[in-house]
Amino acid sequence: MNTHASTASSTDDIALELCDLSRTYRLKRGLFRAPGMIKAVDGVSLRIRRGETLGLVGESGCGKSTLAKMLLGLLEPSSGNVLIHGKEINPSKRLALARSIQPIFQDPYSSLNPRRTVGDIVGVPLQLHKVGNDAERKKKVRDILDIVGMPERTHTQYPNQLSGGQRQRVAIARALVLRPDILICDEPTSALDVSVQAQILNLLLDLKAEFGLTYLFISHDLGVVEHLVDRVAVMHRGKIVEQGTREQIFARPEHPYTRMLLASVLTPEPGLGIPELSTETL
Ligand SMILES: Nc1ncnc2c1ncn2[C@@H]1O[C@H](COP(=O)(O)OP(=O)(O)OP(=O)(O)O)[C@@H](O)[C@H]1O
Repeated sequence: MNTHASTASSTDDIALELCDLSRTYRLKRGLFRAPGMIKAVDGVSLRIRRGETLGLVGESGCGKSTLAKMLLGLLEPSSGNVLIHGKEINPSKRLALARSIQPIFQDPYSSLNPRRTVGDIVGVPLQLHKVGNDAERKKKVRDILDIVGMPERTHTQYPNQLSGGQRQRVAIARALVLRPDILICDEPTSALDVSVQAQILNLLLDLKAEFGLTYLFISHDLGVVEHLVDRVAVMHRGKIVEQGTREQIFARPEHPYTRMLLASVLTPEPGLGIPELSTETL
């Protein structure tokens, strides 16, 4: 792996640490496939400092979602471990884990219960964790929905009455209502219209500043990553092939795969043939 010099950190202030994390899947026999094993995540070690945003980039199928699921305790690693604030996570204690780390996924629609109102959806984690009484929970729900920009009239609406951007705001409110300090954002804007993507990214930036959040921001879209992250880790075939600060990765990529990924977001200026970074998605 190429690790740019300044990225190494031995500070105690590490929010999330992945130590030699691997996950293998067993492949069943298919029409055109022999049975076998696939190493979706292969010996990944990463550290994210408190308050930092680390972008994890790589093409579809490189293992990003598998990695995210292990961090959230949704999938057991085949080997290696995950530490949150220095403590190893225990996937069998998912409820406790949810207090410190929460996901925001690509498609909020599939994760929002269609039969519940916005207010109920956001209140569920508070009920599960037995936080406060009814009135206190209602206030927390109202407050967080207000913070993410959902007007009061929407609190009694159902997911199918909302726009894509509003649904993602509800998913963000639900992720934040327990006040975790780490968010795993797995392609949180890739299902949204271009015009809405920027609004959600700005909201994530505002929330980070307001709550001092730590983000792992997973994306195949380097244009999005460049505007949001402090550091970048590049994943290829289950491994981290390069990591460094945003400037190092975007201005001085060292690994051929990183260069190839960057080249794929370069668009030629019409007539000049001079490449410039695409800002299409922002
Ligand atoms: N449950 C599973 N059983 C078998 N193979 C799997 C399973 N889940 C993922 N894989 C395989 O593991 C590899 C990594 O998949 P993963 O979904 O983690 O990648 P990804 O980078 O998140 O891709 P995408 O952005 O398309 O979701 C892929 O080859 C995928 O086909």
